[in-house]
Amino acid sequence: MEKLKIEGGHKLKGEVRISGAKNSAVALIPATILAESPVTIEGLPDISDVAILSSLIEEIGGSVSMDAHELKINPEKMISMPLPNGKVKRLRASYYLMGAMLGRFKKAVVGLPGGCHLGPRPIDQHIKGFEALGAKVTNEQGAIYLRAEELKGARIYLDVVSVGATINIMLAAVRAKGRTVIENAAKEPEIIDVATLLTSMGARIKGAGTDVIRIDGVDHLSGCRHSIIPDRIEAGTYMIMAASMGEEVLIDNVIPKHIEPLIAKLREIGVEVQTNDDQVLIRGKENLKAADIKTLVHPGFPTDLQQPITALLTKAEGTSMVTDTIYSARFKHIDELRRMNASVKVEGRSAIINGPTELQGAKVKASDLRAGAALVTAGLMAKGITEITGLEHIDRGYSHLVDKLSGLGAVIWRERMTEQEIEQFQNS
Ligand SMILES: CC(=O)N[C@H]1[C@@H](OP(=O)(O)OP(=O)(O)OC[C@H]2O[C@@H](n3ccc(=O)[nH]c3=O)[C@H](O)[C@@H]2O)O[C@H](CO)[C@@H](O)[C@@H]1O
Ligand SMILES: C=C(OP(=O)(O)O)C(=O)O
Repeated sequence: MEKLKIEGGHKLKGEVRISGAKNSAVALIPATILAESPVTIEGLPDISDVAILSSLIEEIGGSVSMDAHELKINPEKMISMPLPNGKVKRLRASYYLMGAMLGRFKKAVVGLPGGCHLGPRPIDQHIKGFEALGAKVTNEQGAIYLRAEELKGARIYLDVVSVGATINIMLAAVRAKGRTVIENAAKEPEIIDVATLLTSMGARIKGAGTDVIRIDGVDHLSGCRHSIIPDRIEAGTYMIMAASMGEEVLIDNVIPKHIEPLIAKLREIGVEVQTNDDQVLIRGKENLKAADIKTLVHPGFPTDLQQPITALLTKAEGTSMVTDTIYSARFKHIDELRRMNASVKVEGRSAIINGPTELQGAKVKASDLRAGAALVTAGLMAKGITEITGLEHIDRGYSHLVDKLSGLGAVIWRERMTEQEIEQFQNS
């Protein structure tokens, strides 16, 4: 096991290239199950979620080869192998195996997913969608069993705007008979990316990226080549880090339209942000102003950037309030920020931050992926050394974090944990 160490106070300068989007990658890989010939996906991020999903694809009989950042999956010999336990529990997006296997084989057994613990994360809307398409769905000892004689298109209204449910229903519906209409669908760019791949495979989908998606089922889907979109959350994280310690940082391979709410908020707090077609330039400023932020469904401010921006706001003058309307308990980073001398408290679904405070390096633990990003941001700003454990969370979503930050001038490195540290970590 390793820990991350950061010597704070070093200015960031230079250029960083953003990887392919985690939340697309984790849906694109299961989507290949639906094709009956090889699919190549370009630009996948080098993260553990991609590695785990690729090995799950192998477990069900797919062949996977990775060449540079190109993943080639041959789905011809796949079978609907039950996956009730094991690796499916290590990430959230294993739930996409349900929709994809149901679409292709009309049956699937998949354990309830893992992923970040951010409060309750039910999958009732996914199940409602599968049932509307004609599947019988049961939960047996923590695994979801799905079976259908045949899938039939249906009109499905999502009670909650859900990224996962929208994509999962799309995966099953592309192979249903007739038309499916998903109403109150989520509108994230990753949904458009998955629809683009499915369309290249031969699916008929209209309206992805709006709140009504129409899908006309087809009998066969076939292989294709697809290039993934850049990760707007990774880009946003580097923008926040650059705002916290940057002189001039150019973030390359970004779609600025995908991160407009962050750009607006950074400008509001006093950061200079310039954009062109696929780059964002951030010029950090010493005197930042407090701001209120509310996370909302897309195109509102993304919940996945709530934790990193909370760390940045410790540097802003005045009182900021960050409210998460998507998750009820996405505040595990706050106690750790307090260890680093931040003046933050949680009231209900809001974090109230009083700044500016000078952060101090400390030993802290990443409880989830974006809590990790928040602690790295804080570590870059803090006086002295910050030591972060819980790297398995950070590795789920940040490709080559140490190399990318070192390239910008940060002093950051990974170190092996001692036996005693591992024991303390496991008991904490
Ligand atoms: C792999 C992936 O893409 N993860 C992203 C995805 O997660 P995920 O797809 O799991 O998140 P959802 O959009 O489904 O969840 C949004 C909200 O709806 C609730 N809900 C969801 C489904 C359901 O059946 N019932 C229900 O009540 C959830 O508890 C949550 O409060 O979108 C989240 C919200 O932008 C992001 O934080 C995650 O990074
Ligand atoms: C919550 C996240 O991921 P997941 O849904 O995969 O747990 C995230 O990417 O911030």
